[in-house]
Amino acid sequence: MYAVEVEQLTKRYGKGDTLVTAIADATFQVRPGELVAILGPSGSGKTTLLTSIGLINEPTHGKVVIDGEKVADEGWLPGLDLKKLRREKLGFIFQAHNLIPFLTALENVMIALEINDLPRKEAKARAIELFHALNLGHRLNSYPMSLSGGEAQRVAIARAMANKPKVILADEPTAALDTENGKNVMTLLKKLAVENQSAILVVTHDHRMVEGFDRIFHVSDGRIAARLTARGSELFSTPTGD
Ligand SMILES: Nc1ncnc2c1ncn2[C@@H]1O[C@H](COP(=O)(O)OP(=O)(O)OP(=O)(O)O)[C@@H](O)[C@H]1O
Repeated sequence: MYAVEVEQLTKRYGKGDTLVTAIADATFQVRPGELVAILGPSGSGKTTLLTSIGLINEPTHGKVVIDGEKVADEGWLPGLDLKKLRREKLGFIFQAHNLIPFLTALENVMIALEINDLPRKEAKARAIELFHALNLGHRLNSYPMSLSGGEAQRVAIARAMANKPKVILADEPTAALDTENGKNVMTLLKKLAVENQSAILVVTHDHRMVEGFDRIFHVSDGRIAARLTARGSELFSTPTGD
């Protein structure tokens, strides 16, 4: 089964003279554990693509299927609990880490688990495990304002990964970091995604950050051209099992 399936996805904003087609007729599938980088100039539609898959921005046309569950077909399917689906199936990482300032780093991650009804003790154990995987074992009890940019972004990754989501959507997660920290954060993000078999779609402006991805989506005026990398060629030579 695919993690994400998109068929003839179109998103328009405005009407008449102000009509903008931000995504035009996109069709693609992303597998569990696949790493996709989304590149393209400013205004080309990258964020719109992420938010349409992320159950935030209602598609104008076309279908979106997340982890086998159809969520949009000419608009959201009626009766869906979008918030619940977002919590259970998706993880988000943004340019600014958006951590809650009055909770410790550990509590910021635990809250994502407790919202999904995981008992506190288990939430703590899972959060601590993630902190160790992200080389943050020494920062459990620190508050966000005392963390470096790279550390805060790794806590944001831990929070996004906490529920082992099928899909991680990241919008410029390394934009506020220097090159070395950016590379470290991206490496850890990819490693965890592969371990958890979460598909990741990462918007980036930085061509240096796309190393080690399976596919690159080049977005231009709302149109997507997908290119397989060497790593992706290996992945795609194996059957999906469906
Ligand atoms: N809420 C909105 N209302 C109207 N137009 C919008 C809205 N959001 C985006 N757009 C337009 O849709 C197009 C695609 O925008 P989008 O933000 O998806 O591009 P982007 O590639 O993410 O850009 P950037 O790299 O600058 O963040 C642009 O022309 C933008 O002006």
